[in-house]
Amino acid sequence: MSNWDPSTIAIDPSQLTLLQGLDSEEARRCSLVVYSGGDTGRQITLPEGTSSIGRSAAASLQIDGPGMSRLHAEVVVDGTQVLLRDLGSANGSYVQDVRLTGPRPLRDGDRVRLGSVLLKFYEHQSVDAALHDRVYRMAMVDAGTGLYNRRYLHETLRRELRQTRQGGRPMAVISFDLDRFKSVNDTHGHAAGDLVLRECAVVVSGVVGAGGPGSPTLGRLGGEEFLVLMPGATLPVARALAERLRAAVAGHTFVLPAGLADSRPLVAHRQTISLGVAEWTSAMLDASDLLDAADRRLYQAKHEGRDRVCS
Ligand SMILES: Nc1nc2c(ncn2[C@@H]2O[C@H](COP(=O)(O)OP(=O)(O)OP(=O)(O)O)[C@@H](O)[C@H]2O)c(=O)[nH]1
Repeated sequence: MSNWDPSTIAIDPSQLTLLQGLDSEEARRCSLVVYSGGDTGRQITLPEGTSSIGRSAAASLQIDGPGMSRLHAEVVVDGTQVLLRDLGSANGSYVQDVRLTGPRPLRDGDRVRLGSVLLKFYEHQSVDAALHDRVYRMAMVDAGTGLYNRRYLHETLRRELRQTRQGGRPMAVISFDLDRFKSVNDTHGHAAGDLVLRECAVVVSGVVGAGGPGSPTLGRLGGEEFLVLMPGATLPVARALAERLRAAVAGHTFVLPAGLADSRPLVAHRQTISLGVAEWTSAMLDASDLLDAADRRLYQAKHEGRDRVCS
């Protein structure tokens, strides 16, 4: 036990993709930072060319909030020149409190209002924008694993479900939980349990992928419970990913301190997970119905012997 120091094996959360990117090509582009609502601090990078902004899934930059039209405004980035134009929105687009009647060039620090959604425009390489983004990400990240936290998962699920309802597109979730995790803590100690959680997060992240628009979102709900949100996915697609997650964790070898009664300092540990998969149906009323459906399948997987996917 004395040879084992979890801090030397611990995975730095910044190795996961969430906290990376401050020095990336992406961070050097100009951006709009959200200043109001649940998304405060979210940084929206503006790509070169023309992008529409609105709450519709058809908008290239999707921003939701009070008074935002489905296709609200358009931003054109041409080298260092950035123009904003209203697209006939119901509640108007404003720069520095002046309502737009035609295209308007944006300058570093400009206050933009689309309906009631406040944003701030930042030019390339703005340290302020990078700081906002870092604070936003830290508020949305679970410190124990480096994955998205419960709050981020719930906000993203609510936003994605609105798109699912409007666009008739499918949406699935995978809920999973480590099997017999209490005995890991009891046998090897709480620090070893924490290590298993972190390492599981890395294994599962490797299967889910780096993320990006339209790709699955992985996060930790709390304790040893995790969730994958899969906008656009049907039940068979989600079931296939769940099976890959199950196999990846079951095939991974964890190295842990042995129990007190064991003379060996380190032992190999195998961990399994149980997974429940559910797809949004028109009979469901809200996000909690979808989560409850996935949880029911997860409990079924536990009941049927663990280390399995139920859907
Ligand atoms: N080390 C560690 N343990 C945690 C953490 N969060 C929750 N746990 C432990 O996870 C265990 C969950 O135990 P149970 O809900 O009884 O389930 P289980 O032992 O995993 O068994 P099944 O879910 O039925 O397979 C509890 O002992 C919690 O203390 C954490 O962040 N770190």
